[in-house]
Amino acid sequence: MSTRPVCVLVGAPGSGKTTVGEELATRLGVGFRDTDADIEQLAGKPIPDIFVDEGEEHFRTLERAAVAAALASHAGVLALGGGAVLAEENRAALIGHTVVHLSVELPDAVRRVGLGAGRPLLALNPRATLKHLMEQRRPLYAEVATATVVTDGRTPPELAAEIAALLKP
Ligand SMILES: Nc1ncnc2c1ncn2[C@@H]1O[C@H](COP(=O)(O)OP(=O)(O)O)[C@@H](O)[C@H]1O
Ligand SMILES: O=C(O)C1=C[C@@H](OP(=O)(O)O)[C@@H](O)[C@H](O)C1
Ligand SMILES: [Mg+2]
Repeated sequence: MSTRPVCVLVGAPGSGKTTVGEELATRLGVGFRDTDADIEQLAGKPIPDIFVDEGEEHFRTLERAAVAAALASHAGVLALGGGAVLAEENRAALIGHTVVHLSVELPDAVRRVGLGAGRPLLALNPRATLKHLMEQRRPLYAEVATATVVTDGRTPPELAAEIAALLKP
């Protein structure tokens, strides 16, 4: 029997995939998984260290493998990294899944990620980099999403409740 996540969360860094995902999983009484945590466990080091030691391309290779493995084996809530949608392979793998795009505009995203700690792509200039990433990725999040939830000005518990209602058959 095949297993699939009840919900996959995509969105920009700071959209709340990890935070809202944990909240949603608790609310639904299911497990939570985050491909970033899977990658760190497999690599045996934090994401910033992977970027420094092996580079972004290597991180993306690990990410493609982590996304495929989690989609095939995790039955709960799954959060992806913000850049997972860049790979055509990942976008194709998401077809047929329940994919919720947590949308966020620049002011809230910037406030939430602060100086970008733990997010190597944002290490230099968080606001300008986020602006660019969000413009580049907006169509990709829209392409894979089966639903979009606006997160600006809303709390993680409110968002988890809204997504739980969306998931009801
Ligand atoms: N809806 C929200 N309102 C306010 N702060 C939030 C919200 N969602 C997440 N945060 C905070 O923003 C930061 C980034 O959240 P995180 O879940 O790591 O985002 P992502 O996984 O999408 O990058 C965390 O400090 C988190 O507590
Ligand atoms: O946007 C990106 O390319 C990335 C986002 C991060 O995840 P979050 O979106 O959970 O911050 C993490 O996967 C890595 O730092 C790269
Ligand atoms: Mg995250």
